[in-house]
Amino acid sequence: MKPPRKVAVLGAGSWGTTFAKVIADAARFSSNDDGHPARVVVWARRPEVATEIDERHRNSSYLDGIELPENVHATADPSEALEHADIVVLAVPAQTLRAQLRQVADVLPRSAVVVSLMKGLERDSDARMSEVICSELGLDSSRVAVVSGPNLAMEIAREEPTASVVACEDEEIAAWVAAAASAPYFRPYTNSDVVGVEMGGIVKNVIALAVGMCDGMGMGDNTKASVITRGLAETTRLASALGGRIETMAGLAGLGDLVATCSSPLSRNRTAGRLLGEDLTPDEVVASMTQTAEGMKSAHAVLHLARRNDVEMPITEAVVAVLDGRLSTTDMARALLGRDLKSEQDHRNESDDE
Ligand SMILES: NC(=O)c1ccc[n+]([C@@H]2O[C@H](COP(=O)([O-])OP(=O)(O)OC[C@H]3O[C@@H](n4cnc5c(N)ncnc54)[C@H](O)[C@@H]3O)[C@@H](O)[C@H]2O)c1
Ligand SMILES: O=P(O)(O)OC[C@H](O)CO
Repeated sequence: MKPPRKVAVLGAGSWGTTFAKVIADAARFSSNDDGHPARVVVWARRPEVATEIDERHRNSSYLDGIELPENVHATADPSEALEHADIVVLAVPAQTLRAQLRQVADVLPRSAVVVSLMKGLERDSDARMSEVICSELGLDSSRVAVVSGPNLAMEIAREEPTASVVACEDEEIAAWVAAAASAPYFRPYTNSDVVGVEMGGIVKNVIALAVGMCDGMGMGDNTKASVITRGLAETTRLASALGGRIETMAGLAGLGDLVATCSSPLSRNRTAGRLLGEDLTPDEVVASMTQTAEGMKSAHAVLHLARRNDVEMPITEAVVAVLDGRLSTTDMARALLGRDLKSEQDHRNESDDE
């Protein structure tokens, strides 16, 4: 497949803008049919953000100090961004995606491949973002790809070497999107396990909230490594119950993203958890953050999905209890450590014992 001629990115936050930079940098090394690098057009909700990106090649609200390539353009008009796009990248907060798609469905080119950058689960439906995209746009799942991995936007915007995963049921499409996003500092691997890749990115945000709480309460590395490792175990249980592959959880979109998010002060989810651990209420935490911490919104849906599938997720359960005000962060350790003992080799739920 030839490189894309035009890529539209809907969402000019930190990851949407950074991914636009990745695609634009990648395009400078591969020309399309016309012999020109792909045109990358970002749709920004706020006109002043679109103007700043388009005219000054900056997005100072989200990526302070980063210069964007000349072939990144921006508009506040979604039709202009989407017109003739071969690839449409979606990078808006997960809970707003469905409404956003309803507004643009008529102008989104039917032949485009749609790529989700989002790491959230829709509340009420428990739907993954790729499922929301397929149902709202009436697309076959083979036309939808997901990008996920240890991808803190600011590090990538600073061109620090990073790997990622492009997942799509159609392996040719995954390879095409990966080639379009392959920049000197960004190396995407392909994977056909969309469920596993997507679930890894969703649940790590909830586990990062828990690790952040440990930080906020002044706990050390033993505690955090214990939460990360058992967090991976419960992520793996849920992903495999939904049809994801266990090996995916040992890869970039599983372990890789979990480690990056739980250890980085750049992570919004870990930061939100830290503030909860410092005794702020969930409302105070949300009010103090200007960017999206998806775990705060998705945790309930993750737990709901786990219960519907008979999967035990004790860390997620404790995080949801803290978010609901039913459990204090100081009581969280007692609640988790007081559970019945079990074998680490037992990958079933505790209640499965016959
Ligand atoms: N930032 C990262 O490092 C990173 C990395 C990987 C994945 N992600 C995921 O990408 C998604 C987007 O994250 P982000 O970091 O770019 O978020 P962000 O908070 O930086 O930006 C969100 C963007 O969406 C826009 N927006 C907000 N509400 C909206 C609405 N109601 N309708 C339409 N647009 C709206 C905002 O104006 C902003 O442009 C999230 O699911 C996140 O988990 C983020
Ligand atoms: O800042 P966070 O917590 O949303 O994490 C960003 C990315 O998902 C890390 O891969």
